[in-house]
Amino acid sequence: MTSIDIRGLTKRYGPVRALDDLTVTIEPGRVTGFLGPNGAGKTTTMRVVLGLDRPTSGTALVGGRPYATLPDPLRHVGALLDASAAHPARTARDHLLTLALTHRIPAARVDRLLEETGLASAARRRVRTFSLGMRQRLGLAAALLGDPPVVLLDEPTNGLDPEGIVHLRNLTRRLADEGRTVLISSHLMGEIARVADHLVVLGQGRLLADAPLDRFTASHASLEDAYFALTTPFADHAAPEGRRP
Ligand SMILES: Nc1ncnc2c1ncn2[C@@H]1O[C@H](COP(=O)(O)OP(=O)(O)OP(=O)(O)O)[C@@H](O)[C@H]1O
Repeated sequence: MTSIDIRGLTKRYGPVRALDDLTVTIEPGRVTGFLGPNGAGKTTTMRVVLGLDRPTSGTALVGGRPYATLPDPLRHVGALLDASAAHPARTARDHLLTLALTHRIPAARVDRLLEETGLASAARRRVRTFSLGMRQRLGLAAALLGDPPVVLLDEPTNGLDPEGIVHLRNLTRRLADEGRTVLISSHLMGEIARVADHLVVLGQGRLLADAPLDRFTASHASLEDAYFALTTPFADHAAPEGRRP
């Protein structure tokens, strides 16, 4: 069982404090919804966990280790961060095969994931011809390639059609039920209310909530209501540090 342990994480971009002493553990065996207004620091958190950004201070560990020290990273952490990460001139299948080769993952698994993500008939098309939703599906296939115990999905529903959204919902449930750690950021409250067991909410780089979904929504009519009650004071993503709540 692999958790993500974030301790005292601060990330500054010049004058912007994207993360401000964030401490939280993302536990295995459940879907954790990652919420917060635009600019709250969700993507930055995921980027630091993946070693794509260096923290100003603090640590982010996966299974007790920094991501950069993991021997076969795709087998430990799968991530869908940026739907345009695949090379546009490559076919979808070649993109996945290239990733698979680096980790000795058989081509049969590439084909299975193309099938599972609904891309089998587009597998030999170049990524530049893909719609946003198709790119998201490809990103999802890439994230799952190494059968990782930890999955990070940054706004994975963007561009997905209704069938894709249902597939993603069932997939995240299954991954969590298998004991994996699933962190999914989204602005779609209805979707998070359906898939998440637990919520982590950020506002201006700080932890606002870390609670089971049912406890978070307990005294509110809906997740959306509970979310607004908590985050409205933090929704001014352009506020200079001196004017922060
Ligand atoms: N490379 C960068 N250079 C400068 N500032 C950055 C950079 N990346 C992020 N930021 C800033 O850090 C803050 C947090 O951004 P981040 O993308 O992590 O937020 P987010 O919660 O993912 O937002 P969204 O919901 O809009 O995707 C924002 O103020 C953003 O402008």
